[in-house]
Amino acid sequence: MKKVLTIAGSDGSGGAGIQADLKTFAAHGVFGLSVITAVTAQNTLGVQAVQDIDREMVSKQIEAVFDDIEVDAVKIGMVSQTATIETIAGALKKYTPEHIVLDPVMAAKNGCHLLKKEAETLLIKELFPLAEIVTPNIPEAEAITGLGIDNLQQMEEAAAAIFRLGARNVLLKGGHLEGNPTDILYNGREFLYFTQARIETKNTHGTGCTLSSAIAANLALGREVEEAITLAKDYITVAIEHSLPLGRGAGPTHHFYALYKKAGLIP
Ligand SMILES: Nc1ncnc2c1ncn2[C@@H]1O[C@H](COP(=O)(O)OP(=O)(O)OP(=O)(O)O)[C@@H](O)[C@H]1O
Ligand SMILES: Cc1ncc(CO)c(N)n1
Repeated sequence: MKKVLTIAGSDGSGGAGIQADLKTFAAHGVFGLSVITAVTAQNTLGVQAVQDIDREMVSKQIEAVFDDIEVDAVKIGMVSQTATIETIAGALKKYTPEHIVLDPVMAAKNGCHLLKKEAETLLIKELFPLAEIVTPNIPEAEAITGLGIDNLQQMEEAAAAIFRLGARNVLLKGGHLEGNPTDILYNGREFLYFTQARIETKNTHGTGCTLSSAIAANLALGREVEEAITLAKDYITVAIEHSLPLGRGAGPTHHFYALYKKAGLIP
């Protein structure tokens, strides 16, 4: 069985972060491992509080996993602060996993910062060059490049600018623009478009976490970058289509719809 590690923050409401990542891994038939960088007090309405895990504990968690288990792919989500980024970068340079997917998480949907402002530059400098794919959303790409993004042309320009910062593949997610969401992959040679009909729902909590984890799972399973993204998009689309109206805000997506349906657990 393939093993995939998520290095990310905990979302106790189960829609994003570590919880979304582990569900995504389980749904892909890969074994999920986790290293927790921060604990958030969070629900469908937003993030109420964040407590970082200190760098020694992040370091020990990573060592405990890699010193004992062969990891096929790593997904990095919320990294919170400079000390955590330095620790993760050092460890990944030491253990050199074959696949690294970096979701450069900066803020939650209610605007709460999940990455300290002073840590943004370090995230780019230390982690982008280690990543096989980075998956920014529109606000993250704007923060990273300083460019305004309102259309597909500007998305292409931003993806190319992020590629020049050292990532080997940039998947710029278009969920935040109006119309049918288009994600653009830039690999240094060409721009590839992944477009889906927009699903009308407010329950999109954790879509970015889920997409990057699904890409990591598919890379671990031996798929090439483009195919891994195509399959991950199919997965997130079904998960959004069957998302759950939990809580009073943006509810979570459904990770196991296809599996439950097949098992007869859903009529
Ligand atoms: N309403 C929607 N219908 C279909 N696909 C969507 C919808 N919203 C987002 N997506 C897709 O989901 C994926 C995640 O995109 P999005 O831009 O929402 O990421 P994100 O902002 O990082 O998510 P989050 O911060 O909630 O984890 C992308 O592939 C995007 O195209
Ligand atoms: C822990 C965590 N990671 C990432 C996100 C971004 O969706 C979130 N809301 N919470």
